[in-house]
Amino acid sequence: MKRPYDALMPLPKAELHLHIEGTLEPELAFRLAERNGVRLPYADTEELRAAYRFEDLQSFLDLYYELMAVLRTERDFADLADAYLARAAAQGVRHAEIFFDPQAHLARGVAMDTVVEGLWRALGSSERNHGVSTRLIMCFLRDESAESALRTLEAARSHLDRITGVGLDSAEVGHPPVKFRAVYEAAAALGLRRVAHAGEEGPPEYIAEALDVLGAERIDHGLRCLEDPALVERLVRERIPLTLCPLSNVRLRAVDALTEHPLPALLDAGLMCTVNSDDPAYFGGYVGDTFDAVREALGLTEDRLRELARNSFLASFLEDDEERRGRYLAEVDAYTFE
Ligand SMILES: Nc1ncnc2[nH]cnc12
Ligand SMILES: [Zn+2]
Repeated sequence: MKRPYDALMPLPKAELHLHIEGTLEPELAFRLAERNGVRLPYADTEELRAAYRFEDLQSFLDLYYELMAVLRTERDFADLADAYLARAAAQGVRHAEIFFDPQAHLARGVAMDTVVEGLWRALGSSERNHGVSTRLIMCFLRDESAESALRTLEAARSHLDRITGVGLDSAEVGHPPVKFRAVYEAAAALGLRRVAHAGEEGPPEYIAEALDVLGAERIDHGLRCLEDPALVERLVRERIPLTLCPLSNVRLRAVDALTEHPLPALLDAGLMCTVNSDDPAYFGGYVGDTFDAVREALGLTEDRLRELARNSFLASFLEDDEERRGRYLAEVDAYTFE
């Protein structure tokens, strides 16, 4: 008999909520710092890891943006994404829809071209090298202005063959979705898919607004929908997927403990839940680790775990490759935890 952890890892999964900059492990951060002559204000990886004690989303974001200073060249972005894809593949990920934060790089003088082409070096060969199909989702930083988001979309115009959709992330409270109406309208007109973080720290109203004003097709996090039963009913009725990130919620104190995570309640309510890692280098686990952690903390059955894996493919943007989606789903249905 395999250990439950080992029995779970090959379960085919899609990862739909993953910030590539959040996969920057301390070891790689120091390697890139040295390669690029960037000084980090930490003596070593141990001291850096010791800084990973977060009070809330903002305290995490401060460190997340600080460490990005080491990412400078195409090769850096390629190395970052390739390291993630290798780790994800080892945890059963077969398809990954990957967020990136161009404004955080443009602000440091790193060109859109460097970021997208660097990431693409890894994503474009991911199927061959890792057996993982990929999509790229460009996120706007919601604590930056609406004009900055529009300029960022414009800067991405010549890269839209690489970019499947747009998202909205960073500090949520005080930056409601409506602020980004114009850029989401422009993105939709360009044929881009639309997702948005909402209801992580922000109120349930932001979730409804992301659907109504931005046309979001998935809600990233969406945890706080539980505070509004009518909203839950709507999300169920419209089959809006939630990309939940339980380890992130614990580390950023959106929930007190993993054993208290509302995932079972959300599933019982009939919501289309998926489980994801968000920023795995910072929150203590990649997506397979996350599946295992919720299995153990919440006592999820094998049927529930298969349901989460199925949902991840159903909620993915694989409409342009239904044959592939069908194959992944058949593999999930046939999966035995032995
Ligand atoms: N969990 C999260 N919420 C909002 N913005 C983020 N950027 C990276 N991780 C994030
Ligand atoms: Zn996120």
